[in-house]
Amino acid sequence: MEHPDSILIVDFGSQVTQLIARRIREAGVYSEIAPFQSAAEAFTRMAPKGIVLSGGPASVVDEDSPRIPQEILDSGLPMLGICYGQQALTRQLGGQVEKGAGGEFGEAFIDIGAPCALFDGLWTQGERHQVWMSHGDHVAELAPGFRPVATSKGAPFAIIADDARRIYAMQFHPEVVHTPDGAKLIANFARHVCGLTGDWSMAEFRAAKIAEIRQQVGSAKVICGLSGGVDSSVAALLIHEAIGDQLTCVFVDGGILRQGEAEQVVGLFRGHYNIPLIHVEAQTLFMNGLAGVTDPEAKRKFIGKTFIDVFEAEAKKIGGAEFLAQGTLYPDVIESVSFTGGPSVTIKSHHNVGGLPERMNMKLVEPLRELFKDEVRALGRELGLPDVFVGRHPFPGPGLAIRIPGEVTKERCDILRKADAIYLEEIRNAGLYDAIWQAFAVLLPVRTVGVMGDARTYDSVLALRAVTSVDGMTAQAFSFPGDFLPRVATRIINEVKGVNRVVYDYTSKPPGTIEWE
Ligand SMILES: Nc1ncnc2c1ncn2[C@@H]1O[C@H](COP(=O)(O)OP(=O)(O)OP(=O)(O)O)[C@@H](O)[C@H]1O
Ligand SMILES: O=c1[nH]c(=O)c2[nH+]cn([C@@H]3O[C@H](COP(=O)(O)O)[C@@H](O)[C@H]3O)c2[nH]1
Ligand SMILES: NC(=O)CC[C@H](N)C(=O)O
Ligand SMILES: [Mg+2]
Repeated sequence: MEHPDSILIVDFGSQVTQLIARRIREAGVYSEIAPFQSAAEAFTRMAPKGIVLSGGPASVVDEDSPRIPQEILDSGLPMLGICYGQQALTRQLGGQVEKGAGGEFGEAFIDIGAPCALFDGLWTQGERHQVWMSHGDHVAELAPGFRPVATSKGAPFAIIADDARRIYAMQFHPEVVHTPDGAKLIANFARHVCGLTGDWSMAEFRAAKIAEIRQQVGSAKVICGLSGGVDSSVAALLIHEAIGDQLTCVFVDGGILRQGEAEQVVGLFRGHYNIPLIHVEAQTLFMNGLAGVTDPEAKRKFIGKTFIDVFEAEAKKIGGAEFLAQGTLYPDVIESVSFTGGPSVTIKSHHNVGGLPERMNMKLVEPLRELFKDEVRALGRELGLPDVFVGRHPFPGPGLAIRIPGEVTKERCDILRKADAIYLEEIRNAGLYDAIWQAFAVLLPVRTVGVMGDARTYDSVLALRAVTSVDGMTAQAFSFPGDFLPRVATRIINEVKGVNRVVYDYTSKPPGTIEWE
């Protein structure tokens, strides 16, 4: 998206790069991440007012390690180097980086030895502050023009500055919450060093996106995959505002939805909006295709492809559509894409990104591609989307299929639907729905022995999951009040035939992911 005041983040493959984008946006400044290989292109397209260089797993001392593109280095723009970013700046500008020896991992303390533009209203000389470090290498000799600002045990140059060129760099990670003042350091860079006013808002995003959609689509027709989830509902409203009746929404029921979901979504949407909505019953198509498929990526790829097949068939029926709109978000993009030859790995193919077939007849319209979940909710409120949509827990496109490890059958979907409905009903009754980010049940391909009414049972295990999160990128298991889980377990085992044992999943993300597949 074009924005006159933006900051470009050059990604060297750090696990926490997306947090840099969040911190900058929280400071009211628009930012985007580009992998170092394509950063030069992004730089030309965005015309940013400042650059942040991320951390990364490589060592700048190694010959073939990632480099800052020359045009960015020569741009004269303010720059903030973080960890690997600091080391790359130092090396490319003529200083020395030393490999290994003296690494720091986790909590560390820095001593402030000199004033710095990043400290406005924050830190002063002589103070000691807590930061979070994760490095093996360190800057050993400053590049010409730089002065030392702060030191730590393992990093003699924990913060360095070249005031004339407006380049600042640090060995620690200001973007993580374990650096308590980190968000303020980043905000100071964005506002005071880059001179940006911090006026980026959802109202502005909405107006800019509407203009962009109009320009992209022209007078062509658009089909929007609508799931009733927050993302596609917001995408549909935004596109409708931009192009009106050129938009048709398509809701697909592949038999992998939750109990009552189709009726609920279609009813709610038709009740609130005057946007044409096609309800496609594609249960047989999906169930036949999923028969015998057990590999999680294979399930995701099949579902991604089949969604597109359905969208294309529906487009034909309305006389053709040139564009397909989806509610794809930034985390979908980040987690599905691995940089070619780069250090980041594909975790799972989100059905709407990595799960897309290679050849598509329709072009994509994805107005939310740069946003995080909580930002989409804010945009939804801005667009007047009712709370029943804005507050809904996320539900993945591949649905119950990725909550049934092993083969997906209609029978197993039915069992899971019943158990999941009881779990969610109890959560709502206990007033916990809004305190939880996402809750669901998983039907395991494991059978265990039980005893019911003096008879032996040999049935499936069901796992319950509930997490808290801000944006789905990291998550923690939700702690239910003492008697809640035993009550739900009893109800499920009594009421759902096929389940005789219930367990609770305490795994956080990372190291787990939210879904099981
Ligand atoms: N049942 C469905 N019918 C049509 N399109 C769907 C369906 N499920 C998913 N999609 C498409 O895939 C996109 C990504 O799904 P995703 O679950 O990430 O978003 P969402 O359902 O809109 O929101 P949420 O994350 O809150 O569930 C959706 O925005 C939508 O375009
Ligand atoms: O639309 C989607 N298509 C997918 O293929 C998909 N996979 C995971 N998710 C949702 O993304 C969030 C993070 O999930 P994970 O920790 O399991 O990756 C959670 O909210 C998941 O439910 C998906 N959403
Ligand atoms: N977190 C980082 O960016 C680490 C940079 C480099 N790999 C080091 O170990 O020092
Ligand atoms: Mg969804």
